[in-house]
Amino acid sequence: MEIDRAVREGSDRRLQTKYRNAVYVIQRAFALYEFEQVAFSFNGGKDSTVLLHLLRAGYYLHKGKPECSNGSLSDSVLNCPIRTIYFESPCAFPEINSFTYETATVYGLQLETIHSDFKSGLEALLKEKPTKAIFLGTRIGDPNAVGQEQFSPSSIGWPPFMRVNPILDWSYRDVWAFILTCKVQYCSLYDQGYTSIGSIYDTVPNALLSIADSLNAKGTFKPAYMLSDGRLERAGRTKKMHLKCNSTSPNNGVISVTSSGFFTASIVVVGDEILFGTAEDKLSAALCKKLYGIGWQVTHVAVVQNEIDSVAEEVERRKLTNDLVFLFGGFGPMQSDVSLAGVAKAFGVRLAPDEEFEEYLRHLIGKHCTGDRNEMALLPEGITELLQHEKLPLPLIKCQNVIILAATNVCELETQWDCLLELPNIPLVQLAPFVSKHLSSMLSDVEIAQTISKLCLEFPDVYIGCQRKSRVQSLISFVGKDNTRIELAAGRLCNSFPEGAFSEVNCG
Ligand SMILES: Cc1cc2nc3c(=O)[nH]c(=O)nc-3n(C[C@H](O)[C@H](O)[C@H](O)COP(=O)(O)O)c2cc1C
Ligand SMILES: Nc1ncnc2c1ncn2[C@@H]1O[C@H](COP(=O)(O)OP(=O)(O)OP(=O)(O)O)[C@@H](O)[C@H]1O
Ligand SMILES: [Mg+2]
Repeated sequence: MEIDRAVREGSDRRLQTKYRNAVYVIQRAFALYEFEQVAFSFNGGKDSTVLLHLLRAGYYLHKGKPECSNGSLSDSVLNCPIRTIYFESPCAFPEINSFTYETATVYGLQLETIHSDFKSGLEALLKEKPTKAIFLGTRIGDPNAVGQEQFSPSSIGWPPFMRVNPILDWSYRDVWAFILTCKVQYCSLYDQGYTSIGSIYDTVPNALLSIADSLNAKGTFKPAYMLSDGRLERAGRTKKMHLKCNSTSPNNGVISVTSSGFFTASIVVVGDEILFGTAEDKLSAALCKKLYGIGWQVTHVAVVQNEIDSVAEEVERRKLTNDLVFLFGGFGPMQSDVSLAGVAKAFGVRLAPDEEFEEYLRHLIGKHCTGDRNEMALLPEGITELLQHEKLPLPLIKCQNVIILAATNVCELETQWDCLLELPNIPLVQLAPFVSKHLSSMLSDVEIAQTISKLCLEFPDVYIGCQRKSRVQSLISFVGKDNTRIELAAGRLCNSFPEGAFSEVNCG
């Protein structure tokens, strides 16, 4: 059987292990369920293409190896006549549609096309024909893979069947290693820079594969297998005209500039030492300045203990109310380094080994990296993206809208910040900058309090705050995005008191 032979005769030991495990899962499924009661969910995508050929190999191994009288393998064995469901949609790329139909014909799949959404389509299917298990090309890292195992019952609210995920633990690299080693056909879109395919409305070629050559016509892309960081496979699946952030952000995953023109961030610092008073938190102050500099508003800075629940509670709260959450500290090999576990808990996922990150670690710390058991390579499953930049020794970790900054001092923070600004897909958009005006006064806070309260009501778009610099000196700050409004508010304050009561100061 050509697939089995290509993998076994190849030199890729890692692929061989992945292949053996996937085929084992397939054979177990064929042993557990009647062949007529299992189905294959095929949509012409790369993952389901891999699964198709694994099913062919698994079926061949499951059935034994009968040969034709002339010694060659019979077609009925090389094909896997499995019931195959395809949810056809008018939003699908025509290339995906035609590849699905052609492939089904070439490999003798029993194709059943469904024209409704997944859930109602499956409900109708199960009513019509008993279906106990469905093979899917879901992989860890897919948004819907969170919490799934190789055999996972369908979710509550879905019709009852077993989801069988033979390639759940395959990485992007494994998928392409298999396709290239076995030299199987795949949908032509992958040669045009598409790395993960959704609908025509939400998928574009992956910008990371763009050939930025002045001689080249615009819009030329390298093939999908050239993408070096598989974590960015979904980078082409952004909503057009929007910056996609995450599925749990308050605005349903899409960051849009709010009416006041603000994006908000909060900062969570993990550090017992700061709470003991033996160390000082300089990083959050520096980050506040950076965010302010690009027009973002920091709504909260919290210092929490090195404790999973403390981190989880804070992150859970902040990720819902902010566009981005930055986390410092508690990241490393020590027992007290619980930040990633806290983030995982906040999102309700577990920590799982991340091959890509492990490779970076191995490169960085060499023989001190203990391989599979290296706990630093455990990252929140299904929600993690590695933010790789040539100036960084290790990629930064992003879990949906939470970015973990591994900086230990302000200098490292500066570098990481510059890298973040250069990376694609980080919604750190430069907004209209803040403008501010500061007035110093010898009037007491009691004397100015009432006027300032009135101004706050009159100028809700301007932040007006009073800081006591000493018993006899107050500093009144006006911060906002519209200089005219700031000048108006400051002028209104000055006019409410005798001339010379306020003088402008520069607060850098
Ligand atoms: C055969 C099949 C079974 C599915 N079963 C479930 C399920 O049990 N629970 C669930 O939440 N989603 C289920 N889904 C939906 C997928 O999780 C996911 O939303 C879908 O594959 C779209 O993925 P995409 O958003 O990456 O394109 C199923 C989809 C298919 C095709
Ligand atoms: N329209 C569909 N019809 C049938 N199965 C589908 C459909 N969409 C998704 N699936 C199933 O869900 C799996 C995961 O979908 P996903 O889009 O992540 O992978 P893919 O389409 O195979 O590859 P890619 O990530 O490159 O798009 C598919 O492999 C397939 O088993
Ligand atoms: Mg797809």
